[in-house]
Amino acid sequence: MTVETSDSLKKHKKTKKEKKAMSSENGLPKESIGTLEMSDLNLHDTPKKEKKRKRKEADVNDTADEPLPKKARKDANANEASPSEAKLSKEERKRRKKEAKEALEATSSAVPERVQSFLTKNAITIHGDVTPILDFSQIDIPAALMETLSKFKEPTPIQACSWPPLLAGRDVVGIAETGSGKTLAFGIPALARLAATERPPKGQNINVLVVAPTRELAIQTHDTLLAAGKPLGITSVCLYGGTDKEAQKKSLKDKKLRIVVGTPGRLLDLANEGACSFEHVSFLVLDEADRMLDKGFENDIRKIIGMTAQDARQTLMFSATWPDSVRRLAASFQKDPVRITVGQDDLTANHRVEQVIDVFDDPREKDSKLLKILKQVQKKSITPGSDESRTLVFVLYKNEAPRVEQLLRGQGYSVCVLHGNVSQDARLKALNDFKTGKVGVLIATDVAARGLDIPNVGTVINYTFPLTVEDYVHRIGRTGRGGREGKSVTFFTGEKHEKALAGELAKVVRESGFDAAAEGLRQRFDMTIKKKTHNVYGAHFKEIDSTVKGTKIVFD
Ligand SMILES: Nc1ncnc2c1ncn2[C@@H]1O[C@H](COP(=O)(O)OP(=O)(O)OP(=O)(O)O)[C@@H](O)[C@H]1O
Repeated sequence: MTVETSDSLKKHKKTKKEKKAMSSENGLPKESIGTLEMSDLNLHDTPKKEKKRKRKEADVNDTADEPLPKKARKDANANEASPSEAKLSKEERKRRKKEAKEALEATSSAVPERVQSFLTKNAITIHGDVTPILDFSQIDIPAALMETLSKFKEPTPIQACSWPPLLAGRDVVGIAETGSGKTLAFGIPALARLAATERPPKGQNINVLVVAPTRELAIQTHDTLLAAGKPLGITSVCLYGGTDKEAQKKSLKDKKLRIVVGTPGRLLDLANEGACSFEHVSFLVLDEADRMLDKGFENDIRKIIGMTAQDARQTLMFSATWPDSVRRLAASFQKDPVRITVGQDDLTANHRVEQVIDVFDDPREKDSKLLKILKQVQKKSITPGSDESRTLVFVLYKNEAPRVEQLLRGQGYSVCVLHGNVSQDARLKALNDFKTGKVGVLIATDVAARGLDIPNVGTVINYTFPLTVEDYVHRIGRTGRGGREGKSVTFFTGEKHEKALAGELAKVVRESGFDAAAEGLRQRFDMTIKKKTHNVYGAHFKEIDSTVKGTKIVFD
């Protein structure tokens, strides 16, 4: 089935009732058929500019892993796929073609009307030849993997649509809201493919590589894959910075190792030291792909991709946000990818997360407002191991965190902090204490904005607005996960970078159905949306019609 654009989806956008119905089943309202536009390839930064920008990024938004030593970076350029892979790839291509045919035949047994209504209900757009599966029984995976899925009722929309093409060997771009099960969307096919191919008896054989932007996300994804792969005898290793390399090098010697999950800096570092080789990687995942392809990581990602099997590689990109600026670059790493969008191609937030925007005339009032909100939503201490609600407070600057921490501790809250100035051990302890309910409040920079799946986060508070609206979408996506609901409160002062983001934020808030929350922004700020500047084509501007009101979704 090829679904390019669907008028029925457009019609579906309008009604409140329908939006509500969709939101109750992990679906996303509204459609948008994105087009591949000339994007910002970020290829023209001078080395000086690049250095300056990286320094700034490290100071402000510490999501990046540690930079590579100069020599290691130089060496990374030298990697090419070995000639033997070209020979292998022919057979591989043949096998994949056959599998694709079989997968299509298998899925075509689904009732077409049911499939069509599933696509419409969940506002799914697919560019490519895909028939989604509607039930776990429709995919052919080992019983041990079925066991992993047994705790869930049905596949989420992104899983339903991405499993058939991935199992058939296709490249995929998968865009779906935060907390919608993207990890297993790529994890299940990765493990199924490994289970179907025997590991050669000798040498290191890393066949699956997942690259993530932060250490904590890499660890989380590794834990998920390790648990699901264990009954199949498949091992995963996690490589990330800030910790001892020797232990990681040792773990790379495990005979059952077939999966590596890691952050770019440490992956390159260890590959350049010869501790691991990615030449057999034929299943490459860029998780949080837009972040991985933006200026901060682009060069490292190019080098990593250059080290993997070139012809025989399946390349996957998953995220909740997919800005124009990375689309062209992403396409350059993939072969005829299937693009699956659940919901809108435009920037969109999880509709089950309520959005409240507090606009401040005087930023000094933020502290008292934070305490007022916490009083309403957060108990000062919670019972470890319980499912009592927790609160995640995001700051932008690393040096803001200790101040906010002091403020909250002074009021008797059990608090922990997670940011780039904290040692890796302390970062992991903080996250673990928050996850297990030992503490009820986590104060974090954007290092915790993407991907982390923390149970029982009831409220996200943005104490300082992030540098991009994409980061805002990811931050508030730490609540309302796996079909649950959540709440976010965002402080907005209009200071520094914030003013220029007011229009884009108002648009996201409106399109999520919380338009009234954007009123304060509309009253005080210019609603012009400045598109990201293209190196060749300059900036594009788009006015939003502030007279068009959105509809508020009320959840049962
Ligand atoms: N089929 C399913 N049904 C219900 N819940 C699921 C299903 N698959 C995964 N989940 C659960 O949904 C939660 C969110 O999944 P996951 O962390 O993969 O989200 P994500 O889409 O990657 O989010 P983000 O964009 O924030 O990275 C997890 O707790 C996961 O166990």
